[in-house]
Amino acid sequence: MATSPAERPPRVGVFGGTFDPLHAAHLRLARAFRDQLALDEVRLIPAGQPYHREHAPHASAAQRLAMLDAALATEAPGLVSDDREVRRARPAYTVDTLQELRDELGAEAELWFLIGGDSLQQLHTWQRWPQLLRLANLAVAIRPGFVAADLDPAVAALWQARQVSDFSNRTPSGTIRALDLPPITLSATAIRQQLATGQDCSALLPAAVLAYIRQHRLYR
Ligand SMILES: Nc1ncnc2c1ncn2[C@@H]1O[C@H](COP(=O)(O)OP(=O)(O)OP(=O)(O)O)[C@@H](O)[C@H]1O
Ligand SMILES: O=C(O)c1ccc[n+]([C@@H]2O[C@H](COP(=O)([O-])O)[C@@H](O)[C@H]2O)c1
Repeated sequence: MATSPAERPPRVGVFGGTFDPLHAAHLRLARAFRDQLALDEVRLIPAGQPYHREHAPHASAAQRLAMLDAALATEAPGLVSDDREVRRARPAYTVDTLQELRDELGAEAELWFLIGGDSLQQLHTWQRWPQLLRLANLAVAIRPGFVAADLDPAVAALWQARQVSDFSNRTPSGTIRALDLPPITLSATAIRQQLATGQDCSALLPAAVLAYIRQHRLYR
């Protein structure tokens, strides 16, 4: 765990994803998350069993974690992988992950969970979702196609009520903030399709991830 100045509680970001594979937009989001919220650390957490997806991931959980670790090996400080959901022999519920982190870090720690706008549109379907904002703050990366008016009414009410503009008054949980980042069109689905048809994805993937994909002959 990165150290925080002794006079204040730690500020920890959590970025969960299937990461099949981790791509350039994920890294850009993670860096913006770290920098805009002045976090001590961002933990990237691959979902071991992403129960919510229509299709199982193409790469195994171990391979997705290995690609993440390879990419982070050359990253700037503050981005680390966390394998707790890969080790968990049951579906990856974010509420369980945030509860574990809250127990480990203590009630005073500032905890942030980062999600894309497409995930926010589905938030009302997540396991015990109303607990999420009791455990953490939410940072949202607006994705092309995001329309706030299309949110589920209960999520829309939170989106309205919990966004705060003054961040000098930082809290352990309960607020929502949109990252200030132009929407990025990139998706892992598009990258898998391009890899399967032999297209050049070197601009879309960290070099270490592309090398791993080639070595292990993934997404063919
Ligand atoms: N280009 C993007 N802009 C904003 N958020 C994104 C972007 N790509 C991924 N995310 C967010 O990152 C998290 C993890 O994403 P995930 O690993 O599912 O990648 P993905 O590109 O959406 O993959 P797939 O196409 O396989 O669904 C999710 O909350 C998702 O909304
Ligand atoms: O907890 C849930 O019920 C839940 C439902 C859907 C998605 N999530 C989490 O949201 C994150 C992004 O999911 P995905 O499918 O876009 O990679 C990842 O950490 C998932 O575990 C969590």
